Amino acid sequence: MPRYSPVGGQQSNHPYPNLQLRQPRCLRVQAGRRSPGSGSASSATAGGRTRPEFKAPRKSGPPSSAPLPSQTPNNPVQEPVELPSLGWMWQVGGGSSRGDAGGGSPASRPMPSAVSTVANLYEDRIKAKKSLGQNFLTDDSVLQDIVAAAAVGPHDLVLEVGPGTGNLTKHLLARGARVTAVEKDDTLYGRLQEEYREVAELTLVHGDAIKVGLEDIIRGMIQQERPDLDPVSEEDSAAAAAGPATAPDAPPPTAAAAGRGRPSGRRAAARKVKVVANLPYNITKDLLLLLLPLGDLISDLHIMIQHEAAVRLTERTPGGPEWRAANIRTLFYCTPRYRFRISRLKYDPVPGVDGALVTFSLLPPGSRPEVPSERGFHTLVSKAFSERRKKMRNSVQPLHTSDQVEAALAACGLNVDARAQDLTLEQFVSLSWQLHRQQVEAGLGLLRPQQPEDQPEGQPEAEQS
Ligand SMILES: C[S@@+](CC[C@H](N)C(=O)[O-])C[C@H]1O[C@@H](n2cnc3c(N)ncnc32)[C@H](O)[C@@H]1O
Repeated sequence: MPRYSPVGGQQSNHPYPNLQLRQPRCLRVQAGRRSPGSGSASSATAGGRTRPEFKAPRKSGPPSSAPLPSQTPNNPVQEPVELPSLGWMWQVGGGSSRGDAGGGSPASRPMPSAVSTVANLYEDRIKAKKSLGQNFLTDDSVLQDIVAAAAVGPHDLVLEVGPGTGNLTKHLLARGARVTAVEKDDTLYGRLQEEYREVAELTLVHGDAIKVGLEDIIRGMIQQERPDLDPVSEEDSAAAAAGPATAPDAPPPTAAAAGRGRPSGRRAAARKVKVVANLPYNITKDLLLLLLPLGDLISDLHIMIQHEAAVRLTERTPGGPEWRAANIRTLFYCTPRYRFRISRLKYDPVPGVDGALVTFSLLPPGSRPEVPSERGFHTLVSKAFSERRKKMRNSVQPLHTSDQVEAALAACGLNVDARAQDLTLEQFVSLSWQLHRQQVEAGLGLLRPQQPEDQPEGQPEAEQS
């Protein structure tokens, strides 16, 4: 199979008019073989690198706030978009690129197209693995739209999960971001490591994103980047996560009180990471469970997920069959937004469903709704939705009795026959406080010293033990 190069008219209207295929220097890494330097399951490979050999992006395109060629559920027609000229030159193995932003030194090479990178993979007899959700994006204009929607800019810290071919990675780098990318696949990791070994702006991590310790990796990214700033202290983080101290039966605090204990705005803002990823669909749920609570470290997530799942997850109104525990959990931690639809034809191999880009703007811990216990709140919500057709007073048993739930719903001004799908996030929060209050009152009743009026009638005091 000839190597695919859009040069020569194989792909019209390509965003990189001067595009040439990078010279072949592909590794033939056998699946399962560890590539050099990847001794452990989570080895970062930044160490020992020379300084960057690639050029800063030339800022000649429209600002990142340029209108998106969005294709939303309500706007299925793709609008034409003016594509920015990246001017980023591929410099693997070349001479110094400093001060030569796209001028074309003999050693520099234009960015390879997404489609040629995927084609080269196949030419090297590397098959996409279904088990790892390997459906590679092959359209550079879509990749550009993604990094524009994520508003990635120079010096941003970006975590990418599943770089695979590196096609999204190179667009992130082209915007001047510092990227840490976690790849599970041995073969693709090996190729990336080889191809980007002189790009200091990219740190590759080999491992399973769910198990590799993403929170520590993100903390490391922030600390490495801003050694001039004090690290967020454990106390700051704990205070922010816990929110203001309240008595167990106290009512939810006011917004002003809820703000106490947050890390200072400047420090928090200066230290956050963006997550941008074309995720394998089978890890979306676990990854969101891991990352959504990290609003003290992450500003926003921009991830590609199945179109149908994206529509469900960005729903804001209760009442329908699509309203689930995941909606309450998502809204608890962030503001989700459906950005645009991505045709399945933009991926290779072509999956059975379209994709969509969703942005999750994370709330810092101090801005989340105040609840008696975060874990208890999510347990209540999961239980309530576990049997959707049941009324809440039945579905949350044995956490709470039906009498308790009825009383709590009534105290919140809600229908005592309500089902989980009828409640908003705010109503779940109120309900959790009412149930908590009941438990505290019941607990106080148990601990109260026995009073004479508690004694059964006609029983002599001496028989009490
Ligand atoms: C849908 S492909 C995306 C590839 C590339 N970023 C793109 O946009 O074309 C998903 C990538 O995630 C990798 N992957 C799958 N499961 C993973 C996991 N648990 N942790 C890290 N990477 C994983 C796959 O090997 C693959 O490279």
